[in-house]
Amino acid sequence: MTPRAVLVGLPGAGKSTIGRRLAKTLDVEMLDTDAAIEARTGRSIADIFATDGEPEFRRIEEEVIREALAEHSGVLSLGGGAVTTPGVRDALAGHTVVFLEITAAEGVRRTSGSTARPLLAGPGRAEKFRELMSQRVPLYRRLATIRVNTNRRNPGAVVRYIVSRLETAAPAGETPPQPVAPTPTAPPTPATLAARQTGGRK
Ligand SMILES: Nc1ncnc2c1ncn2[C@@H]1O[C@H](COP(=O)(O)OP(=O)(O)OP(=O)(O)O)[C@@H](O)[C@H]1O
Ligand SMILES: O=C(O)C1=C[C@@H](O)[C@@H](O)[C@H](O)C1
Ligand SMILES: [Mg+2]
Repeated sequence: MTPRAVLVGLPGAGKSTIGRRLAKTLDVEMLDTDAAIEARTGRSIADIFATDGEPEFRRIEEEVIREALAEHSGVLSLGGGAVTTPGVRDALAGHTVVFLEITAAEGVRRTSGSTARPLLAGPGRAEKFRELMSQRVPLYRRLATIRVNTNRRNPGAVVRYIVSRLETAAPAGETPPQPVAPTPTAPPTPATLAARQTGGRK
């Protein structure tokens, strides 16, 4: 079993919102690994960060993601920083990974109402967001098989775009069809000319 789509992106990009709506449209289950971590540990993410530290959070997160990639067949939405763990990046190979793109300004705006994001807590949120962006955007881009700009699309439009791309994209694990390049018409070499004249006999 493999997820139909794995959503990645910065905090506020819409992984939870789009994940729920995409799952509903595709009529499949949605699994948010942040919620799965809280359910498994019986603790909030903020508490795990504060008490045990980020490395321990990333360890649990990788475990939960590896299991979900093997067992979940619906839509999977990952925590914003999951891709910083090399083991998570390895585990994502061959999956349909959707990168929800967002600008810093819109990301800061969308995350302003919540205090539940430890890495954006406290003053200087815009600066912290830009820092996360510069570290992570190259990783999201490298992993993505589908990219969607969510800045000027409402959630419904984001979901419609992803569904249309899922219909045309190659199944996870297969190389997408490459555009057919015109066959180059190189001038014949002396050897081919000779072969033509002799009908291929030497
Ligand atoms: N395409 C969109 N257009 C406008 N607002 C959006 C869009 N997608 C999500 N939002 C809003 O942005 C906020 C953050 O969205 P959401 O919680 O889904 O992000 P997230 O990627 O799951 O964040 P986190 O990484 O912190 O879990 C919510 O208030 C949501 O309604
Ligand atoms: O951006 C991050 O590193 C995080 C994002 C959230 O989804 C949670 O996974 C956690 O707060 C860490
Ligand atoms: Mg979320």
